[in-house]
Amino acid sequence: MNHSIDTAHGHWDIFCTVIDNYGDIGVTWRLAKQLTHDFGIQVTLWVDCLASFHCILPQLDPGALTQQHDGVTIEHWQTPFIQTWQPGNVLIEAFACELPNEIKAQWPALPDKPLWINLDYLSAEQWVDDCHGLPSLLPNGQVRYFFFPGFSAKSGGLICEHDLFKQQHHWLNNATLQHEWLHRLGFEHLGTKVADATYISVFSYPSQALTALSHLWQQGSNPIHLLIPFGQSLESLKWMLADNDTDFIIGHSYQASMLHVHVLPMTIQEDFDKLLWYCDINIVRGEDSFLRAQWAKKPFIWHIYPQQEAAHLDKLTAFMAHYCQPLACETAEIWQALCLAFNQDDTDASQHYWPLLQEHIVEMNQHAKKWPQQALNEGDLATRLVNFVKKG
Ligand SMILES: Cc1cn([C@H]2C[C@H](O)[C@@H](COP(=O)(O)OP(=O)(O)O[C@H]3O[C@@H](C)[C@H](O)[C@@H](O)[C@H]3O)O2)c(=O)[nH]c1=O
Repeated sequence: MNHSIDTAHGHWDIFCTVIDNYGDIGVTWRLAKQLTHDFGIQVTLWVDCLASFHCILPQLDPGALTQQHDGVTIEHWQTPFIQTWQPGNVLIEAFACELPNEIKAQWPALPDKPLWINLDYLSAEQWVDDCHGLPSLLPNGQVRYFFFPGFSAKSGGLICEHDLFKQQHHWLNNATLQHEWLHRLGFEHLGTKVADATYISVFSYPSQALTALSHLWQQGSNPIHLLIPFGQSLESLKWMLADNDTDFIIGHSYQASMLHVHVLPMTIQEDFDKLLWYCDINIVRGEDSFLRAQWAKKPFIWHIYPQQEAAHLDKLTAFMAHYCQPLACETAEIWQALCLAFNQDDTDASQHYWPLLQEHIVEMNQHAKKWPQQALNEGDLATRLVNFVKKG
């Protein structure tokens, strides 16, 4: 169902600069698609780096100035700004990116100014509740609002498409769709899962903890299959390569005793979701894959994006405390200790807590199944954003 709002006077613009990796464009692209699909809004996504975008949207033309995908207009944002910008209802600057000077110069004279929103990073920390929705008055009298994604009723909520769980249920119960997905990845033979094996997706930053865990898995009594989109995680598994191999190759599988590594291509976001749905446990990172792992309803480890002065550990601790509320104390302690060990590259603790977590995996699974409903209780981010605009 489309939750239409009045778009008669224009459209929404989202501006995104890519700091690194895929999270900045990943979040804004996902939001742009949802505003278009679930709310019927015309969205233009301005992005400064089409090369990163191309990795998660292979059909994107990295050389095109303007193009359309999934109903969203995508503009290659260049400096100096060479396109013509038509003011719409709403302008979102993602993650405090600086708007083009040319737009800032036009702004004071605009008769109908768009609602100017800064979409910030996701955090479960308490302070988000006090800052979400606040206006900030700029020296020239312009007003900008801060929109903070978060897990509480007072925050901006979490991005989640309205039909996601319906689609997930449909896919998990449809062998043909699963086969087609594996075919697209070039791994049809994974269609029949090995009994007693554990399937783990890995999309982390380079990590000594991952290296330590891989040694543990190699020596285990049951097979472990790692499904790894080509990228940084593989740097931590180089010990598996034969002397004459210089790098992992997409489409190839590697084995060391009980450990199997399958190197996947990067895919569109919709197919990345399926990887998380398919696996038993997911190791994810950043912001967007972290959230998608929660929507996959499976146990996961979060390799959080490292920040200066270890600020990311406060963010990690705040989320873990929130996520663990319904869990038994012992289960919660083990999961938190494992996540912390992974993020601190504590190799001994990672090897210690992994097997302990497996003893509590049934409870972790039960919790993971219920979690999305609890986390989305007060509405998803796009719904809260649209309501915020309606009130504004
Ligand atoms: C592996 C894979 C990922 N993706 C998508 C899923 C996500 O939208 C995106 C990855 O984004 P993330 O999980 O957020 O991790 P990330 O590490 O890529 O991104 C970031 O993290 C942020 C916190 C930082 O601010 C950013 O600067 C950036 O580093 O890539 C695909 O679409 N296909 C794939 O095959």
